[in-house]
Amino acid sequence: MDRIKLTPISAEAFAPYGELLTPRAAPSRMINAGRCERHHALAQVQRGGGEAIISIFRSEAVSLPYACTLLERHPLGSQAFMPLGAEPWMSIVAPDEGGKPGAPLAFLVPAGMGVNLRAGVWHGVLTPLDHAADFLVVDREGEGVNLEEVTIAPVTVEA
Ligand SMILES: NC(=O)N[C@@H](O)C(=O)O
Ligand code: NI
Repeated sequence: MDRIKLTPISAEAFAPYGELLTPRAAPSRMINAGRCERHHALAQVQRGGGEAIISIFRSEAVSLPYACTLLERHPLGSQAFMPLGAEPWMSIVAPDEGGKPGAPLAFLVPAGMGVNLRAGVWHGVLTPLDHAADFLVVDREGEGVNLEEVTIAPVTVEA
């Protein structure tokens, strides 16, 4: 069974898969009479002719070591996850290799940070760590099949 390490996420390491949803070093602009920083357009919603929708995922947790056996992708739209609580969580992604997922990577996402997965990016399902958690999710609703799932040989994520 393949084993991979949970590694701290960075914008650079995650760039092939999507964007980090976290304030930038400096705001794009100040709004509301200077009382509010706008960190503008951290990511774009890809909706492939459908509608962008906002949901809440109330997810059970997983613990390490975690055996990932399923990867999925949404070919028609992006999917953004923003934690509503204050716990770190895990995002598993994988490169595409000829229409199938390659070797997964497991990223530790710090508390209060979200990610946007670009359309077509292979990923594991939502994985809060050790404690159930709520996430705001922005993704796509509309015509067409927007969920492709692949069962993989177990890849165990270790601390
Ligand atoms: N299927 C679903 O809505 N959730 C997954 O897309 C996921 O990424 O968690
Ligand atoms: Ni998904």
